[in-house]
Amino acid sequence: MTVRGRLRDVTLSIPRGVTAILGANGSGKTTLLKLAARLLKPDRGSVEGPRRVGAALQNPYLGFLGPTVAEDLARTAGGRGEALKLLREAGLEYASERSPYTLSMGEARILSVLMAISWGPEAVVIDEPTSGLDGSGKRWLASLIARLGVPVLVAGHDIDFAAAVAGWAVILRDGRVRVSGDMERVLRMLPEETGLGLEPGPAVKAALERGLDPLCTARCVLGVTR
Ligand SMILES: Nc1ncnc2c1ncn2[C@@H]1O[C@H](COP(=O)(O)OP(=O)(O)OP(=O)(O)O)[C@@H](O)[C@H]1O
Repeated sequence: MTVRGRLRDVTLSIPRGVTAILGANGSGKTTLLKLAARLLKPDRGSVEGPRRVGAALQNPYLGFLGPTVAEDLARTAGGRGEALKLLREAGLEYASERSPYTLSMGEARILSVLMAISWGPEAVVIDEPTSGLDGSGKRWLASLIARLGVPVLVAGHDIDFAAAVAGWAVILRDGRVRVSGDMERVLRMLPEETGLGLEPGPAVKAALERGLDPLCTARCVLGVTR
């Protein structure tokens, strides 16, 4: 499929499980996620697959209506009780009666992910999942993604996070798919593929340099169990 000026002749079949969409700035990751979430139509080609897709987009604040965090989440979670339970599990209950626009970036990211997953979607897309999240936020999100049980697309440049959560990786460059394959194979070729504008994160880099398993290392760092 093609989206003029943004994605060119992309043919992609996304497997079950978690897939990481990786690439440098402007490579087309957000465009691909929006197509998968049916928020954008291709100029040419088609998107097949789940229609009920939960989306946590790059700017979390754009998905909020307010007036409070709990009310926003209650809209997608099907009620205030369920919303408060989700906020408690995510460690965000203290902010439940505040305006969502007062949340820090990390808190807003957590709320937007909760809103994306809480209405029973058939698939979920998360753009820049770790942007604004500290170490404990990343661990919470990695373990949540591992338990979701529906196909998930995560897009960004955080290779360590992608390695911990995803079994399959797609690398975009200038709106085209340059690499797609199982995560371990993609990670092992990253150090040589300097033209892709991506560098392994510290955990994956250290593992590759020491001859260790990069997936296991990234999962250990984020406490993801499989
Ligand atoms: N609405 C739009 N109209 C025209 N061009 C757009 C539009 N949205 C994005 N683009 C362009 O399409 C290309 C891909 O954008 P996209 O947001 O998908 O990239 P990305 O890989 O998510 O980048 P980043 O890592 O910076 O978020 C970029 O060159 C961008 O400037």
